[in-house]
Amino acid sequence: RRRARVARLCRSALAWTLRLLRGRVCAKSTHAFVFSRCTHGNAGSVLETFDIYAETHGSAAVGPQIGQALDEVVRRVRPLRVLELGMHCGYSSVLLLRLLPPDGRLLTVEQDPAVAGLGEEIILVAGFKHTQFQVLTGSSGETIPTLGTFLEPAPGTSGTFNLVLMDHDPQQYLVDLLALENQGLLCPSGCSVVLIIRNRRDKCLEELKELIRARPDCYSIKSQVGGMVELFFQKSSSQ
Ligand SMILES: C[S@@+](CC[C@H](N)C(=O)[O-])C[C@H]1O[C@@H](n2cnc3c(N)ncnc32)[C@H](O)[C@@H]1O
Repeated sequence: RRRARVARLCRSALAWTLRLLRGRVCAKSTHAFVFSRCTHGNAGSVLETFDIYAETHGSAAVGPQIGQALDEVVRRVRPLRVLELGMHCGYSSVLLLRLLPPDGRLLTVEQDPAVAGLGEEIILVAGFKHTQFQVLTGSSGETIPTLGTFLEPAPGTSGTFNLVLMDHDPQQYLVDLLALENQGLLCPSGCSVVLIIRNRRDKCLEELKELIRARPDCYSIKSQVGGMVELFFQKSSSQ
C-alpha cells in the first residue's frame, strides 16, 4: 500500500512538473490531443480526454471540479436556451450540450476566429449537430447586440436565455451582464448566470456584489462553489 502511495505521489509530482513546463495554454495542441484520442460521437469521452490533457498541459477548460458544479446547475435549471461567452476549445460547450433536452439550443461566443473553428470541430466530434448549437465569432461586446436575431424562441422562454455561462473575460462580466439585461435577453421569470472566477482576487466579484446590493429585487446569489458563482436574475412584471 505504501508503494502504491509513493507511486501515486510520483505521478502527481511528474504531472505537476509537466504542467509547469508546458504551462502556456495552446488551443491547437488541446484540439489535436482531444481530436486524436477521444471516441468520436461520445461526449463523455471528449470531456475525459480534455481532463487527461489538462493533467500534464496548461488548459483553459473549466475542468471536472467546476464541471460537476455546473452540471448541478444545468440539471436544476433545465434550460432550453443557453448562452456561453468564451468557448475556447469547447469543453464547457460539450458539458452543457450533453445535458440539454432535444429541443434545447446553445449559442456560444468566441472572439478568436481560429479558436472558434477548433472549438466548433470538437463540439461536432462529440456528436452534436448544428441544429443544437451555433458558434458566433466575435467579442461579447460586438455579439450581444446581435444575439436576438440568432435566438429561436422556445415555448415559455419568449426568445430569452434561461442560462448564461460567462467564462470569457472577468473584466467584462458586469458590462456584459447589464448589456444582456438591457437587450431583454435574460428570461424575466428567471435566468441563472454562471460566472467562472478563476482568480479569487479578481475584483469582478465585488462589482457584481455591488449590483446585487443595489438591485436586490432583480439579482441574487443562488450558489457559489469554488471558482463558480451562480447569480439569479428575475424581473417582476411591474418592473
Ligand atoms: C477560459 S477560456 C474559456 C474556456 C471554456 N469555457 C472551456 O471550458 O473550455 C476563455 C475564452 O474566452 C475568449 N474570450 C476572451 N474575451 C472574450 C470576449 N470579450 N468575448 C468573447 N470571447 C472572449 C478567449 O479567446 C478564450 O478562448
